[in-house]
Amino acid sequence: MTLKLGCIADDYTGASDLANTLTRAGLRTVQTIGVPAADLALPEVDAVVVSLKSRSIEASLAVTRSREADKWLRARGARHVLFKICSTFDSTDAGNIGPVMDALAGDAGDAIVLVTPAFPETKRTVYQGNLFVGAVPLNESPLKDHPLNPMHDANLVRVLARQSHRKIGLVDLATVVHGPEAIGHRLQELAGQGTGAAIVDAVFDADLTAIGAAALKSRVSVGASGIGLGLARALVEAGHVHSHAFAHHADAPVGGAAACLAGSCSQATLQQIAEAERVMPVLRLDAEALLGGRDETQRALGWALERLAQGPVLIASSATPDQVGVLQARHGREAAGHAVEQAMADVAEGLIRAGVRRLIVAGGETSGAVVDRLTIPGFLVGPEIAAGVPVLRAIGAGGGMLLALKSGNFGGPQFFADALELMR
Ligand SMILES: Nc1ncnc2c1ncn2[C@@H]1O[C@H](COP(=O)(O)OP(=O)(O)O)[C@@H](O)[C@H]1O
Ligand SMILES: O=C(O)[C@@H](O)C(=O)COP(=O)(O)O
Repeated sequence: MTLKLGCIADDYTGASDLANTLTRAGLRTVQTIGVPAADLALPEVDAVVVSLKSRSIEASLAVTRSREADKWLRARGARHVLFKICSTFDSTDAGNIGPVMDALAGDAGDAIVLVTPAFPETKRTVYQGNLFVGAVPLNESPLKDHPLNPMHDANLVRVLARQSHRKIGLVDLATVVHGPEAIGHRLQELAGQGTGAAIVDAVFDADLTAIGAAALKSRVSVGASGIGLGLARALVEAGHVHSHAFAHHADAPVGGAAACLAGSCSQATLQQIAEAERVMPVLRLDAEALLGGRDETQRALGWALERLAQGPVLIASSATPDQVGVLQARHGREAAGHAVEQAMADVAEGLIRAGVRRLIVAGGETSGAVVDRLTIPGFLVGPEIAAGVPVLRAIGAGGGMLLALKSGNFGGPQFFADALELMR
């Protein structure tokens, strides 16, 4: 297998979002969980997205794991590696975007790195280095209340400068609209002035097409699904990849019971849970009780087992920012988040034992904890449920299962019903 594109994603929902985008742009793509074991049979593909759970871990660990993934991808022929981050630039001042970018660019020998989280399909745009979520700057969006990495600054040149050893610059929209050569010239100019990474403005998909073509000239780039789209288009355009019509890997029905788990506390997920209450039984977990022992997870499993034969159920730990704040004040931000994630993984494990074969998980960190517990090594991409969220068919251990890993902010109000409709 000779890869045309290597990708390292800092969480599992982000990875499936990117795998979805690349697949739809014509690249045969597989999503792996971590660096694949030598005995995992991978299909012939153009791109591999290695999913890490490295967004909210200690920076040095995120660097080590990303470099291992980079080495694996390069050894399989990938000339360009995209470090996939969140379209809302989820991170803290301690990292992990800057430290991982610095390490990968250092290893690749790139003087300057192109960085853009723009993903216009989901209304993430960048102008003058400022990230907008819909009509509002990042710091006024619901991301200001994220449980693990609240975002309080929309100016990404500033945000990245706090995380990176490199000097950070800007390639503005007025340059981007002039195309790949103009972007390339500006990057060279910035590199000549000692700038080691540049936030690149993008508002429309056409901007990302130009950015992708410019990025392909270097060995590393950093961004969300939008730059993935640009890179895929550039690879097809340059004739490095024959555009492959999307194969519906997830078409064969798997049957079995279906369940949904929500650990995301985003505004979108809270609304989706409220809507789900109209069409399926919903159990809202007591997060304080979850931290107190296994009784609450046992209660959840007992509740689910009584209902699964009649149809899908939803179990949610999700809470409003005020409620999350209370739990975090008592237990600490990371400890609370980690304990809730592990409790959701316990519930997922119990559900699979009870015969669930179709599982929908809302939340990036939550999905990471669940998929790790189920020891699924990778996924093929199926039909798209909502922008950035495909149906996934597990490969290796867990084969024969369908999953959907929903990024907290993605999907329409009826997301859970929409997903179940496509996951037969
Ligand atoms: N009731 C709760 N109180 C505090 N933290 C919670 C609660 N429910 C979930 N969490 C934590 O909030 C975090 C949500 O992050 P994540 O799953 O990545 O969702 P998103 O995709 O919205 O970012 C996880 O660490 C999760 O365990
Ligand atoms: O780029 C995006 O917005 C997503 O792919 C993503 O990474 C979202 O992360 P979570 O909201 O933490 O799932």
